[in-house]
Amino acid sequence: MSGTTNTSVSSSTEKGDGEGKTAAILIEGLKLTYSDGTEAVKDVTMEVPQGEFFGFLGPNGAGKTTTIKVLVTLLQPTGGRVEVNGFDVKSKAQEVRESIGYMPQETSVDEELTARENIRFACRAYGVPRERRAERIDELLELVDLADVGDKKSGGFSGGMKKRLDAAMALVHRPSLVFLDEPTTGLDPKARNELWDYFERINERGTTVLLTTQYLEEADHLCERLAVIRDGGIVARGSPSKLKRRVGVEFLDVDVEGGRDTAREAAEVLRGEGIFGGDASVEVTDRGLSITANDARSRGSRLMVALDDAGIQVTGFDVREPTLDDVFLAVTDDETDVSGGEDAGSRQGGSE
Ligand SMILES: Nc1ncnc2c1ncn2[C@@H]1O[C@H](COP(=O)(O)OP(=O)(O)OP(=O)(O)O)[C@@H](O)[C@H]1O
Repeated sequence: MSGTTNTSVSSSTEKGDGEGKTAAILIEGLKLTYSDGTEAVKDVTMEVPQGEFFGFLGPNGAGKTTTIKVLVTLLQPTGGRVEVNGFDVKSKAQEVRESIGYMPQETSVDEELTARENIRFACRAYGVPRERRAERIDELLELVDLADVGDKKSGGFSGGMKKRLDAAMALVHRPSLVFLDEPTTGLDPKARNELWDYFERINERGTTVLLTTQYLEEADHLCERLAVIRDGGIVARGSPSKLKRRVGVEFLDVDVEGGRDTAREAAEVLRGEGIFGGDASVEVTDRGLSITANDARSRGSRLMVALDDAGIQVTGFDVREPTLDDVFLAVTDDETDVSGGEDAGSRQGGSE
């Protein structure tokens, strides 16, 4: 099947969501093999509770968009079970579509139309009753800060404004769950921040959000929990802080007076004193040392004393905890496995 965006939904979803305990997304052993034999999704199992802001991360080609296309019923799974808002994606595709919003990677804004007309068009496509449309359009224009330019042609909008309009169009029928597929790619930091505010607002209103992104800072900022996909399978999952802890190391940069020669001497001192364990890596840089160790922070004062005793002057000292970039590098690097333990491959629980 092609990647056409299917927004042709026939009736409105004016759901009072949140009732009941149905998971927003339930995926068990999902497989998706394209007709040319590409196994884009080999085995994905995950659950997203209602109301959560959930991040779905992975390198290019990992299977994120394919998984989303199954969830929004643009592709039929070739194996496994998938339910969205309690509806099976195969047998209840129409019900699934009526209960979700989808903001695809490519824009669906019609540049010949004004912002208001674009949203009105989406209202028609999603079957929002005629008498509710005017109010809904005003409310959405306000929400995405486009009220001032509502009657201007969208062809003249910036990339960020178009994305905000796209997001508004995905929400006209007040879906309880929205899929945002790399919504901020290519935007400048200011436009990205504005969209973040907007996504946070819709999540605060009770909407479940599934976001794919290549910006780990974005996932760290917005998402309560994450799943990382690689080669069609989930390789790590948990809250951003839990995943960062799982990388298990801290990074310590020490600047010394005297450049590389002194830095080499400093590395010898640390080795001689046995300050860091065998798993630590101590690299000499132009400015000093770059140390990766489980307990870099707690060894900091011993390090300072040892270098001072050796007559080496420390001019800078910085401890950095792992970022999601470190997590991402670790889980997408074949050599490293941070996915171990109960969280890898199993369905997510509700905590952390
Ligand atoms: N229509 C298709 N037919 C055959 N193979 C496809 C098709 N669409 C995607 N693929 C392949 O399926 C795999 C997963 O692609 P997918 O687009 O789901 O990854 P992704 O994680 O979303 O990547 P990106 O971040 O680049 O969008 C890739 O190997 C891709 O080349």
